[in-house]
Order: sequence, then C-alpha cells, then structure tokens
Amino acid sequence: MFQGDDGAQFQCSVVVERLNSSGQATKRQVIRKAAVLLGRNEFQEIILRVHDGKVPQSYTLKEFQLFTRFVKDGKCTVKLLPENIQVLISDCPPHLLNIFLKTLSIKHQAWQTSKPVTDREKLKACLPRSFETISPLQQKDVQKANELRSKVNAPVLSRGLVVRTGNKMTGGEQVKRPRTDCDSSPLKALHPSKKPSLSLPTARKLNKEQAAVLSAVLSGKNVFFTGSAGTGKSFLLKRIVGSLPPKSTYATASTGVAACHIGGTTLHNFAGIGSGSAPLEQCIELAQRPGVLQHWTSCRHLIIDEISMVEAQFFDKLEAIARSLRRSTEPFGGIQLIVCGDFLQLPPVSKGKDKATFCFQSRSWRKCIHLNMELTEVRRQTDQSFISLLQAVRVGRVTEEFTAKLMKSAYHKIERDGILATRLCTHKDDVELTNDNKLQQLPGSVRVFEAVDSDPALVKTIDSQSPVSRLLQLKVGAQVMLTKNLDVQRGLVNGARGVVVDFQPGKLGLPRVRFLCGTTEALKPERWMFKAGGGLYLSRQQLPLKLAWAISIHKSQGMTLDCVEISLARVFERGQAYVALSRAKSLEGLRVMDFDPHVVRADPDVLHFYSKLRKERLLLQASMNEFVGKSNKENRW
Ligand SMILES: Nc1ncnc2c1ncn2[C@@H]1O[C@H](COP(=O)(O)OP(=O)(O)OP(=O)(O)O)[C@@H](O)[C@H]1O
Ligand SMILES: [Mg+2]
Repeated sequence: MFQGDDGAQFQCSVVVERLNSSGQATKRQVIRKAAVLLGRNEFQEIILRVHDGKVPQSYTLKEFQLFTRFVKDGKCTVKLLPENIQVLISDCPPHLLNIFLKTLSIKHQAWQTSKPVTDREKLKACLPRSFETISPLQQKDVQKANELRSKVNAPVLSRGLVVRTGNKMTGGEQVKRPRTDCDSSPLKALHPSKKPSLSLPTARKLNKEQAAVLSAVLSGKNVFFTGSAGTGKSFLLKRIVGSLPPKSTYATASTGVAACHIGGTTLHNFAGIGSGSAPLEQCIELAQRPGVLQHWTSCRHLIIDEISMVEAQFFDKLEAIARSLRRSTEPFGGIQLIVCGDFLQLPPVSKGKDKATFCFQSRSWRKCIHLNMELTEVRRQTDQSFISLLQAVRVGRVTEEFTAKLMKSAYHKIERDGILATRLCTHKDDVELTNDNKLQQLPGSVRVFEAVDSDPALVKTIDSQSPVSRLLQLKVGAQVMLTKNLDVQRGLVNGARGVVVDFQPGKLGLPRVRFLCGTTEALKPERWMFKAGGGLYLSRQQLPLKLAWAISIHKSQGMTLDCVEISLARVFERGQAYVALSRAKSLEGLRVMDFDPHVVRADPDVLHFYSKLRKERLLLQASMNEFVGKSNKENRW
C-alpha cells in the first residue's frame, strides 16, 4: 500500500485551483485518487508533488500559506503565493496529514537558514533536474528551525510561510472542529507567542504490540483486538482512526461515552436501525433512509470499540444489512471491520430474563474476523502487584492474598487537597441521588452553566453522545471530573479529578478547579462534535466538567480514574467488579468498601472463547513477527 508513515507521502483527494487576482478559481483540476509527495529538487528546495497516476505536477514551496483548521477531518490547503495556485487536500488520514504539515513547516523553517540560490545561479549551475523524497524529521531540523524562531518573532516567517487556521476549502463546513489532545496543528507549534520552541514529538508512541495491530489494520485485514483493561485499546483505536481515510472511515462504539473517547459516534447511530429488534426486512428499510444509507454505502472501514457490549443478534443484523445495501456477498458487505474490546468487561445489556449473547457467539463473527490479536502490556497501572491482582479479578479467580489486599483498601485515606474519592456505583439512580445531595449540602449559591447546542431540537441525540450535560450545576467545593483531554503533559486529562475552588469575577463567572495533579485551572467552555445522520455534525459547547462525587460503573467503562471508592455489594453483572476496580491507576488510589470475593465473576462462555482462541493459536499476541517489521517504522513517532 502506498502510504508513507514519515509525513513525506500519502494518498488523498486533491483539487488544484489557479486563482485570479480577486481570489476566484479560473482553472480547476480534480484528482480523486492522488499521491502527494514532499521532496527536494536539485537545489534542495522543498517540492510538493501531486501525482494523478499519469503525470506528476511539482510545486516549489518557497512562499506559501497553510490553512490547517480542518486537519482533524483530513483536509488542508497549501496556497502558493507568487503563483496564486492553491492545492486543496482532502480525505487524507489525519494522523499522516499532521505529520506531513509538521514536516513541511519545520523543514521549511530549517531551509530558511540556508543561503538562497538565485535564478541566475541556478542557470549557471546547469544541474540535471532531480526529485528526492524528503527525509524524515530529525533533531537537527528542529534545532535549525528553533534558531530561526528565536530571531524572528512573528507568525510570518522571514522567507515565506504563513499558517492560517481559517480554511478556504470547506465552503460548506459550518462548524469549527474542537481542540483535542491529538490535535497538533503546526500552527500551534509555529506560533512564537504560544510555544517558545519546537520539538520532535516523543511522548505517547505506540508500543510494539499496538504498532503491530495498526500494521495489520493498514494491511486491510478485518481485525479483532482484545486485551485487559488499560492495555491501550482505545488509545490505539484513536491512532487507527487517524491513520485511515476520513471519508470512508466510521469510528463507533457500543456506548456514547466510549464513542466520545475515540471521537466517534455510537454504533446504533451509525446503523440507523433503532434498537435493531425489528425483523431484518424492516431494519433494511430503516437503514435506507436518507442520511443513514450514505453511512452504509460510503463506509469502507468500520471501527467498533467496547464490542463486549454489542449483542450478537444486533451484530448479525448489521452484517446482513451491509451485504444487502452494498449488494455484496462478502462478509459485512466487504467493509473492513476493526473491532476492539475486552469480553471480560461489561456484557451486552440483557433484554428480559434471557442472558444476552456476546458478539463472538453471533453467526457471522467467525466469517467476518480474519485476525484475532491481543495487547498484553498494561498501561493504565504501573504497579506489577496491582496489575496481577486485576488480572486475577478479570478471570474471576481471587486468591486469599488478593482478597486481603482489597479488604484492607477500605482503610485507604485517598482524599488529598480537598479532593474526595469518586464513588463508583452499580446503579444509575444512586449516582444522581449522591451528586444532587452532596451539592445541596454544600454552603453557598449554585451557579448554573447551560450548554450551547448546535441544534436544540436534537438535545436527546446530543445527550446520548455527550460526556457533559446540558445543565451543569456547580458550587465552591463541588467535586468534579474533567471530561476532556486539555493538556496531557500537565495531567489535565479526561477523568482527572478536582474540586471547584472559586468562580472568576465577571459575567461568565467561570470556575477555577484545583486538580489532583496540583494544577489550578480556570476552565472555559469546550466544544464537542458528534456525527449525526446524513453527514451532519452536531455540537455542544459546555464546560468540560461533570460532578464526580459518584459515577456509575457502566459510565466508567473505558475511563482512567485518579481516586475511586467502590461499593461492590450490589454488583449484578459479570465483569462489573473488574471494570470498577480496573479504573483505578493504583491500589493506593482505590478504596473498596465491602469487598466480597463472590461478587467477582467472569463469564464462563468468555473464558471458553478466549481459551479456545489461544488453543487454536488464533489469538495472536500482537507482537507477531509478520506485523512487527512494518510497524517499527511507524513507531518512530
Ligand atoms: N502507547 C501509549 N503511550 C502512552 N500512554 C498510553 C499508551 N497506550 C495507552 N496509554 C494510556 O493508558 C491508559 C489506558 O489506555 P486505554 O484507555 O486506551 O486502555 P483500554 O485498553 O481502552 O482500557 P479499557 O479496556 O478500560 O477501555 C490511558 O491513560 C492511555 O492514555
Ligand atoms: Mg477503552
């Protein structure tokens, strides 16, 4: 597959426009399947090459503008200033586009420190024309760029690059994309007032196993990858989403919270067949409604997180619908499936008395999944003895030693700096009651923050996918949790716990929150985007906070939590105790109130499934050789 992983080349759609003096396009060339390459010519100038499969077109990048606002959607524009030409790039894997833009920006800045070659000198040199793919970013490029940045103190850099977040190419796009942790637009890296110096991205690399899964996915295989809680499945899924072409990739999860973690939508929303309980013919009709049909026809890569909560019958229905609507006899209508989750966590919600069946028990599972892979390196916790304890809980085998440890945890003092432990509840009603009561008991007046929704009529759809509520009530002393990654380096991550210390003066009265990581931060509203039917985007703007005296275990699935208190007395589901306990980052940050080893149960069907996969050698440790070679390169980042 042609697709560089070093930011020098990728496949996408390209439109090249020649503009007149008033900025209107006088000539337009559309290349649906283009290869874009970044290289150097015989004079070491940076060249952007666009290949339509027949004739390559080359543009020298000396003076240009970059429009980068929609990088997360795989779009950007390079405008060549003297030539008045713009190259509009779309449907590019966002992760690659990010690297491409960073490479271009830094290499261009580094190039500016070299002596320019005049046209006269070029003529005299009589060098044969050449094109060489640009080398991957290195520390020396960054150093050179930084040298220049220390001399120049304006966003317009000496010989030619301007970065804009405004986007010329997205006329129809109404909404701004929200900032996320994976949003590393070069603008931010370049803007001297915001970031003093550039650096090579070092943190948050994929580990070997994760990189092997990514390689398998990029090779086009239908992959199921599993692994215990905290092995970085969702982390990897985000990278996978960023490495596939956005137009044909749908990121989904069985729950709204999990979908939000990976910047996607719920599987039910994607499918458009309601609960899926109607007969197949009716479901097919539902899936043909305008807005929904387009999901099914344009999708080439379907990502599903938290697969453990997807019911077998629902999965079979989706498989049949895909074949029918895509008029294909291939499994899932030929859509590449990238499915992930841990079947030893929460099972599908059972309807009535019958035990719900797992997805792997569906008729179509085996024919749909080509490759089963496993992540084994736990990233959420670092303490090996706690990891071993959790592994034992996962398979329902709690030894006396582990029982003693968990019972002792009831005396853990985990409150710090006025930040109390979050209570994980088995039942939803307890959550609301606890949070409401605790807020009421606090002295002082309540501040209410109302969300701004893009479409107030669709508040229910937004509610089902949003990690923040429409109305947020706060008081000084309120226990809160961050619902978005704001600054990973500073510990301001999704799930970080804090307490409201005061409200800023002024009309908005924004809250200041002291977090466990030691930072006190004034929070301002953030925007979340949700894909609704028909390619429509919905958005909610709200403070990235929720009350955190209590949350439900179901809502906590997928989360990493700082300090938790758990009452397991009313556990009613297999896997529920494991999900609750495995949210904690450390045993010290955990308090189990009334531990009873009997509440720890693993589903025998799941244990059998996993052991069968292992026996048949179907569950491959992700670090298998076949996929490691390619992935090491990718892992450079
Ligand atoms: N390669 C990595 N580099 C840095 N941090 C990582 C990496 N992989 C995972 N993490 C971190 O480890 C934690 C757990 O990851 P993640 O939530 O993706 O695990 P998970 O397997 O999806 O867990 P769960 O089954 O509970 O949903 C997160 O804080 C995540 O940011
Ligand atoms: Mg997860």
